[in-house]
Amino acid sequence: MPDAMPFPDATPARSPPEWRRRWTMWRNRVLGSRTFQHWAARLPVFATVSRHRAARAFDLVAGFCYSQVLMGAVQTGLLDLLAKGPCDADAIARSTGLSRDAATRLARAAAALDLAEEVAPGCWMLGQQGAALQSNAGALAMVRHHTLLYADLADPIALLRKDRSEPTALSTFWHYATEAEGETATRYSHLMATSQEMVAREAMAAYPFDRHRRLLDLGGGHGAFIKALAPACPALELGIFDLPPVLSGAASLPARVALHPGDFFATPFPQGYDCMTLVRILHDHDDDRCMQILRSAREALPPGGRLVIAEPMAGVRGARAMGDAYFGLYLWAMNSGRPRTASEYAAMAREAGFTRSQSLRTAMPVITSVIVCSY
Ligand SMILES: CC(C)=CCC/C(C)=C/CC/C(C)=C/C=C/C(C)=C/C=C/C=C(C)/C=C/C=C(C)/C=C/C=C(C)/C=C/CC(C)(C)O
Ligand SMILES: C[S@@+](CC[C@H](N)C(=O)[O-])C[C@H]1O[C@@H](n2cnc3c(N)ncnc32)[C@H](O)[C@@H]1O
Repeated sequence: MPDAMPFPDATPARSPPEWRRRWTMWRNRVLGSRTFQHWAARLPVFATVSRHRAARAFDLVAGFCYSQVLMGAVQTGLLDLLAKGPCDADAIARSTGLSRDAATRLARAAAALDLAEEVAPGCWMLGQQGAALQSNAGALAMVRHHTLLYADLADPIALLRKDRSEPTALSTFWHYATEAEGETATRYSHLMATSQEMVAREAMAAYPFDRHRRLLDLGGGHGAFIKALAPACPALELGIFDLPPVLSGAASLPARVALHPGDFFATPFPQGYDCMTLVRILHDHDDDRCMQILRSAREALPPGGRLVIAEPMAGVRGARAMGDAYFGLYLWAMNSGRPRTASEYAAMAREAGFTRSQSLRTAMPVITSVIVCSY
C-alpha cells in the first residue's frame, strides 16, 4: 500500500484577490460582447475556439434533449436491437412499437449523439458511445432510474427552493427502499448491485485489499462489492453491515461472509476487522451523519487498520461536472447528502480521529475516487 500522507488543511472560504476579481470581470465582459463574438468567429485561430465554445454552449442548452434521446434509445430497446446487427427503419419500428417515422427520428437522433451509426443509407448499427453504454448494465440501470431524477428536475427552481424535508420522487424511492422490506427494497438493492460492478472494478484496481485479514463492507447492500472482492482475495474473511431488511434479501454469498444487521446511527460497528469499506455511502448523508459514520468506523478499527472510502467525488480534474453538477443536484433531489472533495473527506476523517489519509488514483474518476484513512 502506498505511504499515507497527513491530511491537507481544509481551505476556508475567502474573497478573491483584487487582480482576480478585475480580470474575471473584464474577461467575462469581453466574452459576453456580441461584437467580440462576431469577430472572433471569423478570425483565424479564434474561429476554432469560438466554434468549440458555441458547441459547448449549445450542449448546455440542449443537454436535456440529448439525455432523453438516450432514455428513449434505452427504454425502447433500440440499443439492444442495434447491438445484434444492422437495422432499417421498418425493423426498428417493429421492434420498438414506434411508427416508421418516429423510429427514423429516434435512430437519427441517436446517430447524431454517436449512440447509433448510419452504416448505409437508412440502415443503422450501434455507434461508439452506444457500444460502450449498451454493454454496461450498471450505466443502463442508472439511465432507466433517471426518470425519477428528471421528474424532480422538471422545475429546478422549485426543487432548490423547497425544504429538504419535503418529499421528492427520488427521495420517496430511496426512503421506501431503505425503510421498506420486500419489492422496493429488492429493486433498490438490485439497482445498486448492477451499478456496483464498475465501482468495484475501480476500487479493487486502486487498493490492494488482499493485504488485510478481515474486511467489513459498511452499507454493503446485497453484497455486490463483497462478491466482486471474494475471488480476488481468497484468504480475506468478509462481512457486510447493512439494515436488517436489506440484509435479509442478500443471497448466494460465499460461506466466509458474516452478516451484521444494524443501523449506522444506532448500532456500534462490529470489531475485529482490520479493513472497513464505505462504498457509495458517505455522499448520501449530511455532514453530521457522515461524521457519525466516520467516528463509528474509527472506534471499531484497530490501530493500523484501514478505512477505504470509494465514491464519485467533487472537484476531480476532468470530471468536475459529474461531481457538483450531476451528484450535487442528484443528492439535493434525494433530500440528503452532498458530493464532497477528497480534501473535505480528509478533514472530516481527521476530525473523526483518523491521523492519516491518502487519495488513490483511479482510472475512471467519473465512476469513483478512493481515499484510504488510518490512525
Ligand atoms: C477501437 C476504437 C474504435 C477506438 C479506440 C479509441 C479508444 C481508446 C476508445 C475508448 C473506448 C472505451 C474504452 C470507452 C469506454 C467507455 C466507458 C468505460 C464508458 C463508461 C460509461 C459509464 C457511465 C456513463 C456511467 C454512468 C454512471 C452513473 C450515471 C452513475 C450514477 C450513480 C448514482 C446515481 C448513484 C447513486 C447512489 C447514491 C444514492 C448517490 O448513493
Ligand atoms: C447507495 S447504497 C450503496 C450500496 C453499496 N455499498 C454499493 O455501492 O452498491 C447505500 C447502502 O447503505 C445502506 N444504508 C442506508 N442507511 C443505512 C443505515 N442507517 N444503516 C446501515 N445501512 C444503511 C443501504 O441499505 C444501502 O445498502
